[in-house]
Amino acid sequence: MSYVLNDAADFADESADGFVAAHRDLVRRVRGGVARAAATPAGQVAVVIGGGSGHYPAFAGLVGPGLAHAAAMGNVFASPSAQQVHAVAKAVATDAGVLLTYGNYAGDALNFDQAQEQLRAEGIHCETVRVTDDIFSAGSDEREKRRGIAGDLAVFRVAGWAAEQGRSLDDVAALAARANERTRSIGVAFSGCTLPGADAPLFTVPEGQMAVGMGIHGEPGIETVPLPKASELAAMLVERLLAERPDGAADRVAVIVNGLGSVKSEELFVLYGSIAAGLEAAGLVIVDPEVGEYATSFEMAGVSLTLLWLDVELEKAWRAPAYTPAYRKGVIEVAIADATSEDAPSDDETITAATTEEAAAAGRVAASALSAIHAAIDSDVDELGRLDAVAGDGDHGIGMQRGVRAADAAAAAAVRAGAGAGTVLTRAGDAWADKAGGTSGALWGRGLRAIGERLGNAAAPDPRAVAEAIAAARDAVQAFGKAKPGDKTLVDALVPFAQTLVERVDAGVDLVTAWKDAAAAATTAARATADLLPQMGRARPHSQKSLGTPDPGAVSLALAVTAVAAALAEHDALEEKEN
Ligand SMILES: Nc1ncnc2c1ncn2[C@@H]1O[C@H](COP(=O)(O)OP(=O)(O)OP(=O)(O)O)[C@@H](O)[C@H]1O
Repeated sequence: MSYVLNDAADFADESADGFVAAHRDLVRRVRGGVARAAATPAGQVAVVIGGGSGHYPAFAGLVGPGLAHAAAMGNVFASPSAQQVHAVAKAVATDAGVLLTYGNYAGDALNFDQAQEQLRAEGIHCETVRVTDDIFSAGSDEREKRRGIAGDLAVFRVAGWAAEQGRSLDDVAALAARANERTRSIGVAFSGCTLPGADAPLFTVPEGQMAVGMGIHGEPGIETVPLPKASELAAMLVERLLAERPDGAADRVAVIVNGLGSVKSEELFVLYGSIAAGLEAAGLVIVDPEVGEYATSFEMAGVSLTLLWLDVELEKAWRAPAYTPAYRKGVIEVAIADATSEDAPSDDETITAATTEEAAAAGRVAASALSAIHAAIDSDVDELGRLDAVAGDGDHGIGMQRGVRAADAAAAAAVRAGAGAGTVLTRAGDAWADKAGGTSGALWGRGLRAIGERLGNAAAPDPRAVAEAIAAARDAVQAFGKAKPGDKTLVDALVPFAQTLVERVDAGVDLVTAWKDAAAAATTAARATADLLPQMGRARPHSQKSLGTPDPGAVSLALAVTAVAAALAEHDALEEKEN
């Protein structure tokens, strides 16, 4: 658990700020993450890494010469938002382009892909290499589905080196992909971890047991066995990895023994001694081994072993010097940056006020709906986290809270500028996606933006326009996330919500009643997701575990629309009183 904490929702940001304050000579804060203090040299590909917070030194600690140019930093265990990735990439991009490279998780893929699309649309060359080193997260016939763990370091090192050689974007991407092809990891866990501010661990491992293949967010492994001796553990790790030796691999390997958070360096060295003996007995030559913490999971007790099967070029990259806050090797010349070089660009465009009082009043109603959602999420944030912890990564409450807080603030600012509903909602959607990150953050951002774009700012929308805007949000969310009803996602609540709203409005019912009925349908549907098996997102591999528990995203959506029903009713009652 975390002993040093202010507000859990601010933990990731405060930690990033402190990190930058401690390493001002090497890194600067940019919107969405951190970048090298020095600008990317002209003509050099920028390597942008990233992922959720809670895995230090992944990812910010790996920014610097010989490694990444910048890291997009999401909230605790949540991917950065597309806006974050985009902003971070823009801060370091040159004409040579940007390589996005990160561990393969659903939320990260969704958000990094969206950022890539946007960067390309702006004329910035951009390629992606997802790290898929965790051999227990999917079979060898589905390697593209595997997750990324400590093998991140191997791939990032190779990408960073290739970029600094002045290679083209295609070459940097090809070499990073080759490194990923030849990187394999296996992890074991002895205990779980507790997210900052949570009152219970996100996951646990029974006392005296070891979970083989457990992921860094508690994703279940392949088996739980009694805790072995270090030498037996080393033998098991070596044996499993050697069984996946890539075709045509030579005998030289880079080795990473990674501690997950609370395994001491001395323990890691005990393990490494046996691992090295095992690898050498198998005829391998170990090149520049790394023993320490490279991808952690708060106080999780666990270790992983990574092998990067080297060829001549990969070995050059692996042995090259590097100098980052958390990873230093060889000798490298680093220009000490000006301690004041901050770079936090503001993207505040001017808000245009609505043209009529009626339209501005609709903007205020939209903002009050967001305030109502904010209050509802605030009061259920722990419960949403608990639901998500059953089969996901426990961050759904925090993620929703960060998103809705930002959305509420953006909506209030738009209202102060006299904006109509369209502007209020698109601004709120962008702020939500930006601050929440994660899968649901991106989806809520898309959904709110779709509503805002559909409603526009022209006049007070009638019930039919509202129902059509909600249907547009449903379509946008489904088009983006690709989930269908029955996949156990928020779509299971959104679809009946939109459908009931359209039907009730078509039947001539007033908006407040129609919305209330639609919210009731969403609530029933969200509860019914308890009987479903998840098909999308982080919860997918936990299918069976989540039976009996409703989908957190569906529950939060139902909560949100129910809160809006109450706000609309209150607004109507007030208006009647005034008239
Ligand atoms: N493809 C999808 N389409 C629609 N909803 C989805 C999809 N994937 C996940 N979700 C919803 O997102 C919810 C989880 O949101 P959350 O923000 O906690 O993301 P996550 O899966 O933990 O990923 P990450 O932590 O990387 O962002 C799920 O309960 C589900 O309702």
